[in-house]
Amino acid sequence: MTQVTALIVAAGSGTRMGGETPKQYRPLAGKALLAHACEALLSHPRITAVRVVIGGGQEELARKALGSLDVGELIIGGRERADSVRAGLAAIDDGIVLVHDAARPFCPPEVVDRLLDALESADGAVPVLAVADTLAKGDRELRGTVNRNQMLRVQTPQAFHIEDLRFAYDEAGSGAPTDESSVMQHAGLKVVTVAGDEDLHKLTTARDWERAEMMLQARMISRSGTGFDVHAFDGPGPVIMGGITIDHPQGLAGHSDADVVLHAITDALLGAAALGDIGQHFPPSDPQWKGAASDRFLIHAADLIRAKGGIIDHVDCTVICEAPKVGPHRAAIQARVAEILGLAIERVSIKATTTEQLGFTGRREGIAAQAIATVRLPD
Ligand SMILES: Nc1ccn([C@@H]2O[C@H](COP(=O)(O)OP(=O)(O)OP(=O)(O)O)[C@@H](O)[C@H]2O)c(=O)n1
Ligand SMILES: C[C@](O)(CO)[C@H](O)COP(=O)(O)O
Repeated sequence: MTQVTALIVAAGSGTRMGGETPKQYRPLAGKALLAHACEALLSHPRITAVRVVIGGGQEELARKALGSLDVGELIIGGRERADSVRAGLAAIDDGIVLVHDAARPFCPPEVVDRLLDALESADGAVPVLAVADTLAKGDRELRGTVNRNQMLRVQTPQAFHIEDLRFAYDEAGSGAPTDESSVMQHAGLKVVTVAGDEDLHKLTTARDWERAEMMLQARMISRSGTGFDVHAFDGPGPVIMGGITIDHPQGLAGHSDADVVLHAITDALLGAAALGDIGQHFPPSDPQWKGAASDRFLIHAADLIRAKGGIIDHVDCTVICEAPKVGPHRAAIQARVAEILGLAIERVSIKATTTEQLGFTGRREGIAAQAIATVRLPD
């Protein structure tokens, strides 16, 4: 079987995007841009290996961005994109190469299929799109239009037989072509086109980034989770509820700080993302959680959701007890929960009820809380 290597070039500086960290290492909906690009190609059944070219000194950023993705040893690129591609070509095995920009996070699998099929009868194949706007020459003043029917937008991945592309780069000398299809044509090799895809859009400016985020959000699905918790009164107060301290003659018993509100909301969030329950993440048998402030449990659940590229839309919690009265503390609890979750205050609801002196809460033996959380997660 022919080896098909996807070579992802990620050694650029992202100047047009701006920001301190180069764009390829920045999280787009919870996952680094580079990881999006790698995952799209790693999951393709016809691609046998994915390798990544990074800038010198970017190993730590790259490793963090890639996590456990299997991309072999990182390759160090150069000043121009062409230098990075050359470095990559020198490091990979013979066969077919798909040179791809890390700045293009979404690669539909059909594009890869079209490229590999086309390569059976050509030296190279590239995805292209038609130009929809009028094309003109000029700067502050127009100096004539160009026939847009003869123009194409060239995207990546671009597919080649590795030995052809190595030969073409040798022929190209020291110039800095903007893509491989130009290098191949310069060397007299035949490059054919296949249909590209708008999803392959390169994220070059901050506006491109915003659009990509909006596109991902539009593809998310809404999920809800519920949580329920009870702690018994035992010993002297105060009571910790929703991350605040409430004066009360009795306190609640528990391995941690016994905060029923934060525990119920934590479980609701974990439930919405099907991530198990609070006891799995923070076992009561583990001494490190003894007396722990429960905000760390909630922060952990929120971090897990955001690491999946999720968005927390809303949480709603009902406290069930005769006393202490929740009303006077409602606003403070709401503000604290919103602060812990990094949400606007109107996305957090805190309610309370009694059970009309019935049952264990009615007998003032303990406090219960139930919560619901609504999140959006990538489909
Ligand atoms: N010396 C370089 C320059 C660019 N690239 C990569 O080539 C792709 C396309 O380049 P572009 O999106 O324009 O990225 P940057 O060069 O990073 O952006 P800018 O030109 O705005 O600095 C990117 O994945 C980029 O990381 C590279 O590997 N090595
Ligand atoms: C390779 C490329 O993405 C094809 O469209 C493009 O040429 C990269 O150009 P840039 O100048 O590095 O943005």
